[in-house]
Amino acid sequence: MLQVKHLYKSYQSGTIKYEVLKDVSFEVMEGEFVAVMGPSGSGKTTLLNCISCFIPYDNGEILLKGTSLSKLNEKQIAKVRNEKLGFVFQDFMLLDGLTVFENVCIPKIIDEAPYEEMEKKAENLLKLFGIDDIKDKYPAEISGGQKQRTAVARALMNNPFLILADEPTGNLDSKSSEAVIGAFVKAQKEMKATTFMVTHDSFSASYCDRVIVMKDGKIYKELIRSGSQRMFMDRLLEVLGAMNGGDEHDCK
Ligand SMILES: Nc1ncnc2c1ncn2[C@@H]1O[C@H](COP(=O)(O)OP(=O)(O)OP(=O)(O)O)[C@@H](O)[C@H]1O
Repeated sequence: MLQVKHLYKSYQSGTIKYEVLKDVSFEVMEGEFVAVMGPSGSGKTTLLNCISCFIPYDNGEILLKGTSLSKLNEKQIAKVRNEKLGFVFQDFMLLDGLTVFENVCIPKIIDEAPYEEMEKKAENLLKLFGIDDIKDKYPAEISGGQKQRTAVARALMNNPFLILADEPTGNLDSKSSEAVIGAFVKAQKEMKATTFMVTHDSFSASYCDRVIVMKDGKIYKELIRSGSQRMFMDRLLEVLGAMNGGDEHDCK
């Protein structure tokens, strides 16, 4: 589904060049739920922004279902962003003047889809995520967790190849986080959605199939879930703790 091959990205500040991604390679399979973790400044958001086509990269290749993103022109990139990618941001990015239902419909409105098709799809998603009872409310009238579940529904509206989530539980309490992660898990199980999520939250990451841990712009480790969610969370905490202490265990 997603292939990242030998990706390099640097930022220039005056005459100084900061290398932020250094030869990053990995794949995300269809239907997988994958998290990226790592210390602040390790390059997680930069990686996500490259995959999102928000920023260019220096070298390497990103392929979405076999299509190289660097070969697309601006019009094609806009089409990929609306039809092939779904986005979930830390601060929800809902439109305040639209209801929950209308926010969920945005990708199909852009697509100029027929109203009946849009309504049916939106109703199904709202039901799936347990927010159909608030569909006529405005963002200011609902909780953070409900806002984020609305954003997940919106991201799925066009059946994207891939959902890209940047700290989706970063602004939420633990109960709301659980509901939002539950929405991603439901999307995976019932819609075979593929999700790539940046997070600092080991609890959220412990629901993923795989966690890529980054350090200093490189992949430090990849952990595949085995055992219970609780056991996986303990393993993640152990790896992150060891990394911060500079003591590299093989925790695979
Ligand atoms: N537009 C930019 N210009 C210059 N440097 C940048 C820019 N964006 C990010 N950086 C730098 O690149 C490095 C990686 O940043 P990035 O945001 O990708 O890390 P991160 O792992 O997502 O961090 P965090 O967990 O704090 O969000 C940091 O040192 C950051 O200061």
